[in-house]
Amino acid sequence: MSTRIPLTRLSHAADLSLPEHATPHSAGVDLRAALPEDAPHTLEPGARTLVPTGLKIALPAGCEGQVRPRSGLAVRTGVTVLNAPGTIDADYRGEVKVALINLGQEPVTIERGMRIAQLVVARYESVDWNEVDTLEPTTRGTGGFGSTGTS
Ligand SMILES: O=c1ccn([C@H]2C[C@H](O)[C@@H](COP(=O)(O)OP(=O)(O)OP(=O)(O)O)O2)c(=O)[nH]1
Ligand SMILES: [Mg+2]
Repeated sequence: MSTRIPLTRLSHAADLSLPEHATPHSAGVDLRAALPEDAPHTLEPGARTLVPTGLKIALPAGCEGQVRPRSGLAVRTGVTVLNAPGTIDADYRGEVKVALINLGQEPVTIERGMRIAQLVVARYESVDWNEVDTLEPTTRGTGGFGSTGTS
């Protein structure tokens, strides 16, 4: 039960393996850095960068791609996705890129082929607005931001 998604690989990703589900029920597929072999990128603490994946995809209408951090990389190094979750629109035909930031205290080197993030494809609802005078009441009402207590 999977969705076939058209993909093209740019020349700088030609020898990189395609993103795959690491286990049968992994939600995401890992995205690899398509940086030049001889030009790894060192992220100093607090620095951010946009990393190419060398991939272009055509998601079906009604789907989006979510670019999410990898927990292992985040916990080990402090490198995470700056705009998490990044949004890949179904009508985007450019290269998928990953905005990374180093929230750790040590420099981290991003090398070609490194798995830097994961892409989750999800369905979304298109919306249009129905402006009304009053909204249907609910038990929660206007309570939020901790209104139900902390334990
Ligand atoms: O992590 C990301 C986020 C976005 N994109 C690409 C695909 C997406 O469809 C497009 C626009 O993203 P978004 O809407 O988040 O950016 P924006 O700043 O609102 O740009 P735009 O005005 O082009 O929508 O950029 C990526 O490759 N990686
Ligand atoms: Mg936008």
